[in-house]
Amino acid sequence: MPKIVVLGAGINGISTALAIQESIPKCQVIKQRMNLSVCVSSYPDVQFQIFPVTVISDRFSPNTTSDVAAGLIEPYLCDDDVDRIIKWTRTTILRIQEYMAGGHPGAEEQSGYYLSSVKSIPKWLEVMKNVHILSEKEMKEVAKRPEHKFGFFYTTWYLEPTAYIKWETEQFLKNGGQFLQQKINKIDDVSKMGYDVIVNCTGLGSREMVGDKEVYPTRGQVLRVECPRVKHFLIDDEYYALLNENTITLGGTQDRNQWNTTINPILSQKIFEENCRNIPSLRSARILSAHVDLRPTRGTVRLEAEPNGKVIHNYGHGGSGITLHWGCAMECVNLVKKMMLEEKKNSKI
Ligand SMILES: Cc1cc2nc3c(=O)[nH]c(=O)nc-3n(C[C@H](O)[C@H](O)[C@H](O)COP(=O)(O)OP(=O)(O)OC[C@H]3O[C@@H](n4cnc5c(N)ncnc54)[C@H](O)[C@@H]3O)c2cc1C
Ligand SMILES: NC(=O)C[C@@H](N)C(=O)O
Repeated sequence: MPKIVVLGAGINGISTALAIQESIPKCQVIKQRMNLSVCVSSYPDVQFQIFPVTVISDRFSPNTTSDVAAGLIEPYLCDDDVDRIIKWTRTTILRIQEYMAGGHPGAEEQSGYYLSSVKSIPKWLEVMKNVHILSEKEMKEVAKRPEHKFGFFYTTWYLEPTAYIKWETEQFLKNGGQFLQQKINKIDDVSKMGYDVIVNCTGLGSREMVGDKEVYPTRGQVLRVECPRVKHFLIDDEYYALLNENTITLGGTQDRNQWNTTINPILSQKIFEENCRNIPSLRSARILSAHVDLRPTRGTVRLEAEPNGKVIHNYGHGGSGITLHWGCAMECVNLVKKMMLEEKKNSKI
């Protein structure tokens, strides 16, 4: 039975670990016991076996970058190939709809406005619902600033990371998954622990752990506020007010190569004021908390298996880790299956 380990317990680590458990055949090729060379799932008396997956991480939810995320399903600060992004986003949306169908907390559709100074229709809009490009007359009604020249209305989703990761963690443990709290200094240290497949989902941590200087931080500061009157999200070129289950996340900072995670109170005030300018009803909001974290930004998401090795990478999702998570997790599963097949072929030689 191959031993699989996933490094990292943010949304990408937990989702990838669960996807491996759920997607690799829930049985084992048991040649030595039943002298068979096919999966024995059709033999009712055989005990189903789920691959033992371990997650190693130094921090767990609610103390990961994923937990700070607003949970908006929309590509952002991710310069990857747009068709790959759309493919992953579509898979994530199907997963969210399944999760919502189960009545689980922290996920729902949300509708609102994207107002911009430039006339451009992002390709990812094709995965959204109820898309309506605003007419000049409609723009005049919704614009709150002279730079709001162009915009559209659409429906997307929110997926609150902390609630979702909690649910995923419960499934993972039910499947026999294990957790280990440990900081990994170098990924080679894990190779010596006897794992057959290592999946790296350490986000910004890969900069040191793998030595990948292409992944860098983009600092983001947000406020969580309570304002039940606000029923639509509003995103413009700089600021955003995004709906969550019972709160609204106000944001919009993106400072590249900034490592400082201390909350800047002046910036919090500016985020609040600028969002009140976009949505005046926010004036009555109750400010609950402020948060800062570092988006693991990279030219492209690194989602690949190291050649002739046992390491698979899944990190560098920028401002889109929630949006892309299940699409990337399922692509990782295919890489794990391929690696295990190659391993089996080699072991026969
Ligand atoms: C303010 C803000 C708002 C955001 N809003 C959204 C949004 O609305 N929608 C969206 O899609 N995305 C959003 N994002 C981006 C999203 O949060 C990230 O893309 C996502 O969290 C990345 O997930 P991850 O699991 O790859 O990394 P992380 O959540 O950073 O998890 C990495 C894990 O690896 C572990 N780790 C790291 N290094 C080591 C090591 N050496 N040894 C052991 N463990 C290690 C960490 O402890 C952690 O558990 C936002 C980000 C910020 C900062
Ligand atoms: N507008 C957004 O999508 C914001 C969010 N993805 C962030 O990284 O801040």
